[in-house]
Parts: sequence; C-alpha cells; structure tokens
Amino acid sequence: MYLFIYLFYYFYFIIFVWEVSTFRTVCRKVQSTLYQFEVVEAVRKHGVKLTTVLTTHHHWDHAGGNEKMLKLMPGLKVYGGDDRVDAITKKVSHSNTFKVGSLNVKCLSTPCHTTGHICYYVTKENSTEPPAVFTGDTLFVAGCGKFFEGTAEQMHKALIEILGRLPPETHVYCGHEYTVNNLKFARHVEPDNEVIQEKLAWAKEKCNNGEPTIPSTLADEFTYNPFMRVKEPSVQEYVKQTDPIETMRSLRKEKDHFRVPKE
Ligand SMILES: C[C@@H](O)C(=O)SC[C@H](NC(=O)CC[C@H](N)C(=O)O)C(=O)NCC(=O)O
Repeated sequence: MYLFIYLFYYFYFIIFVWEVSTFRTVCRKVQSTLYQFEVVEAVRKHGVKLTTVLTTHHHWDHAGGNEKMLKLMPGLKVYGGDDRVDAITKKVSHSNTFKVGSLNVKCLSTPCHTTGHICYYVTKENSTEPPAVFTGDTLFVAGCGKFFEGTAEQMHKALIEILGRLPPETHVYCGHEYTVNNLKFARHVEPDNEVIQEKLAWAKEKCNNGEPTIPSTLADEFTYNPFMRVKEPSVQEYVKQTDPIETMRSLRKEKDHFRVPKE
C-alpha cells in the first residue's frame, strides 16, 4: 500500500509518495529553503527514508530546493527530464521506467510549459490502490500550464494523447493550487455545465478550510476541465473553432487574458 503525504503551502504542493512496506519516500518536488525543512520535518515525523525526488521541470518553484535537499540528504536520487533541473542525478526521457521500492514509475514526456517537462506515472503491482500521475505544470485541476516553451499541438498531445489515455481512475497530483481560479474560467467557457458549478462550490469550501483540492481523477478532469474538453461542441462554440487543436490554442490565449471574477 502506498500513501501520499502532501504538504500544502500557499499555492504549492510538496508531495511524498510513501511506500509503506519499504518505508521509502518519493518526494515529488521541493522548492525553496523553507520547503526543505517542511520535507525534513515530514520525513522525521513519519519515520520514513527519503530516497528519491521526482522533479517535473526546471522552474524555480519545482526544482529550486533540490541543491539544498541533496546537501541535507546526501545520496538522494533527483530525476528530471531537463539539464536545467537543479542537482539532477538521473536524466530521464519518455517511456523510461524505474522502481522506488515496489513502486513502478513511468516517465511521460509532456513538453509545452517547458521543453523538458516530465510527468511521473506511479503504479504498484497487485495493489488495490489506483495509479497516480504527478503532472507538475502540465495538467492542473480544471486547467493546464501556460505554453511558455511549446505549442497548442504539444499541449493537445500531452493532455489528450498521453495523460488522457491513462486509466480514468488515475489520481492526478498537480503542481499548484489554482483550482478555484481555473473553475471560474471553466464556468466562463461553459456556463451551463452544472458539474463545473458543483466542483467550484466544492473547491471554494476546500480552500476556505485550508485543504488541498488534489487529487482529482482523469475521469473527473474530462467533465470540467476545458483543456481536456476541446472536442466538446460547447467548448468549441465558445472559441468559435471546430478543430480540437485550434480550440486548445484559442482557450490558452483566452485564459492568459482572463480577469478572474471575485465570485
Ligand atoms: C514560472 C512559474 O512560476 C510558473 O510557471 S507557475 C505556473 C503558471 N502560473 C502563473 O502564471 C501564475 C498565475 C496563475 N494563473 C494564478 O492563478 O496564480 C501557469 O502556468 N499558470 C496556468 C494558468 O492557467 O494561469
């Protein structure tokens, strides 16, 4: 059985995958100095051994703490798909697999937000636990990352052809707590989508209680995430497009300029 311990701090998630049988922990991301101590404290509190860091991309808020983490815990393996990832010890690419204890990790290359972005798909044989995918800044709950280093074609491939084809019950652990703002944009795109309304009310409640809105599931994302719904007539109608990739392009442009309403 593996347990996800995630530390939620303002808009950032630090996620541990704690494999109970071997007490190994995979820390999905560490950021600035402050987070190191959060991580070290959580490792101590749970009596586990931190062995591996899975870094989705090189941005400071995802890789910025790797150097210090490595100093605090020499011997850590730091996986990443980009030479720009601080303190990287294991460069990976699409379809690479490795194990952490009895956890199976598969690397999924999803360039767009950055050219070297890797999502990590985690499974365990003979487990009743659903799979998990760490999506960094590619797929958010009800949203997606900005196209800083890529195109609509690449984000469509990442969301629909790669992540979208994982088992629908897969739990999605993303890199930031943007859910409420993303759902306000989703509501703007599909004002008649009741699932969005319900999810937004739920997300506001969670945030008011200081609780994270992750994980979601891939199946859920297809019901409210406009970037996962680019084939839907209602979404295409909003952007006046009929092609899914052109819909993706237009949605991103709209979201980049979207003024989030207070309510
Ligand atoms: C460089 C590093 O900071 C990032 O890329 S963070 C991910 C990025 N976030 C923002 O641009 C901040 C605004 C955000 N929308 C918010 O609500 O605070 C990103 O890709 N955001 C996706 C989006 O749809 O805004």
